[in-house]
Amino acid sequence: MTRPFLKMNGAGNDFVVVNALETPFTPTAEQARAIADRATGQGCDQLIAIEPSDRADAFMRVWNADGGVVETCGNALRCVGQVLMQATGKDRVIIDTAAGPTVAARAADGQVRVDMGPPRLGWDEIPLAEEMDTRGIELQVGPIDAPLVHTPGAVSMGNPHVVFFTDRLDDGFVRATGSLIEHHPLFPEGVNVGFAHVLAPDHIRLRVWERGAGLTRACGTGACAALVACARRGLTGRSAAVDVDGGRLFIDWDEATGHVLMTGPVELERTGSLEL
Ligand SMILES: N[C@@H](CCC[C@H](N)C(=O)O)C(=O)O
Repeated sequence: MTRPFLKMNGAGNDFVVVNALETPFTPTAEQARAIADRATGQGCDQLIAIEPSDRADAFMRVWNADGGVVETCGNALRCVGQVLMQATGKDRVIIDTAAGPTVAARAADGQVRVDMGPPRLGWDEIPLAEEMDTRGIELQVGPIDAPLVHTPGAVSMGNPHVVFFTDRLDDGFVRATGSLIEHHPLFPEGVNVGFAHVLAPDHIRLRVWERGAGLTRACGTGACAALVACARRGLTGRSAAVDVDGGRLFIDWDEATGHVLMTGPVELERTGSLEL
């Protein structure tokens, strides 16, 4: 069977997006992995299906590159928002996910803003395997008496994140530490691992080792988690530009609503079709 797809990216985090509003799209984990494979498939960080929903404009399903189904994806929400707004002519659409409904709206300069809802900050909401203060959890990497990074913040944006505050952002360190922490027993559902270097109270440089996808050029939920983790530690205010490898995201943790708003670019790279 052949399925048309859109190849899109949000700040360099790239997706194969399949419209499943009319015809169901139910790849196995193996098929999802094959599609995501950069050597032999279309190649992407996440595979995305746009499905019908009773309570929203659509439901967005997310497969990581390793074939696992996960709760949500911030950058893909902007891409799907753009697709739905273009198709319907609306300026604002509701996209349901396994993490709950989100609202995507048009923003300045062709960008898209997504209301990611409130961060979940309880230890059991991340989830962690044991009770800890999520502003700085008991975790360190490196020698016990001279850790390279330690006491990261933990935040759920519907998916689990841990954020180290560090200026060590080189490829080798991010890959080695990210892959080590992704499956640490403290995180029963695995974790996305962020490395945040605070450049100013309104400016963060971020790299993210994603659960199930490895080092990506951007992680939208990771950028939201980084701002929340930094703000909770007094390292930034509640708004910041977050520079990722593939561009810049603007994150606001709105004081009145407690919701996290993410604004950033969306790009359609090409169209194609999948053989399933
Ligand atoms: N790229 C994403 C997050 C995708 C899912 C993540 N790897 C997970 O397993 O939770 C984003 O932009 O948020």
